[in-house]
Amino acid sequence: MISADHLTKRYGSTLAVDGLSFTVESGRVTGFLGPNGAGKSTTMRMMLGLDRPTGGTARIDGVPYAELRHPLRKVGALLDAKAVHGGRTARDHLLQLAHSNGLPASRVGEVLEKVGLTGVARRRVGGFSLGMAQRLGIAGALLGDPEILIFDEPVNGLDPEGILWIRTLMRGLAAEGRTVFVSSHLMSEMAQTADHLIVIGRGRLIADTTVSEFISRSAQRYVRVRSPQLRGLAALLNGAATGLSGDHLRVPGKTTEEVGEAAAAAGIPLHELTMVEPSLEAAYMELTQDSAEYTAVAS
Ligand SMILES: Nc1ncnc2c1ncn2[C@@H]1O[C@H](COP(=O)(O)OP(=O)(O)OP(=O)(O)O)[C@@H](O)[C@H]1O
Repeated sequence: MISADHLTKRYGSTLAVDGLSFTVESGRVTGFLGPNGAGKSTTMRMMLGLDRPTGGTARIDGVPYAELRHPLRKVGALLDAKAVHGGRTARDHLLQLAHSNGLPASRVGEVLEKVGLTGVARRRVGGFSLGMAQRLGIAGALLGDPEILIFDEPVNGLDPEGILWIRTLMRGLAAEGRTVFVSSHLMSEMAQTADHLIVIGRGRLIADTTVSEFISRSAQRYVRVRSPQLRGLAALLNGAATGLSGDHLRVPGKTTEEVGEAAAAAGIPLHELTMVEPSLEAAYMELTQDSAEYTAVAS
């Protein structure tokens, strides 16, 4: 489990992380979402002991990262895939990492196999594509067979095959009971990968919820209803601020049960009764629009 408790980071006049408190549970993929500059990377860096909090704490199974006895056996992380010595081969890079962390060299072959890099293990990392570098970074994260995995924007710049591979891998790691914490600024990607969402904006917590709960909170959800007696139905539901739109009514703030029962009680036949959910993107934009660091100004 990872926990943040009033976690705060200030850089000069910028409050990058502003009193964040949440926990990341094991056995599921938790998506860490927020617009650019929201404070995701800074939060992850503090979890990994790479940045010192200005206030509050980040803990791994109850202790600060710096106090872990065998950090790589507990937490594996992918922060910046390109931050690897380009002159080394993939295999040498992992051997070095294993050696300096007291891990058996036999793990190197295993993780190379797991990420599909066995065939290029003796090639220099400098010539790797972004997708290969991401795989190598993930191999490094898996080296210590850790219970907890932290991935910062792992699908950035990847092609659809690479994205699918990473998604499948993350889901598999969570299914094994591990804690998987993954950041992204892409809602649609997270919707397909994550079970749980932590959404931040301007360093503050906006939501700590499941994907479906996140959507249902959106004010853009409404009941779409068609009836041969549309005007009568509109009059009946007037209190619910209905909108007549073409051949149907839009009723925000009510469930399909409420609309259906009200119509039945008044003897009004219905030809359609549908809950229309906003797209995940729309719900996300709605919740984060005031918290983007740079918001387009309408001219
Ligand atoms: N080392 C630093 N010095 C000064 N300001 C920083 C530093 N690192 C981050 N910031 C600022 O802190 C804020 C949060 O940045 P951070 O990189 O954590 O956001 P993010 O959510 O990861 O964004 P992105 O999706 O663009 O990577 C931004 O305003 C950023 O400019």
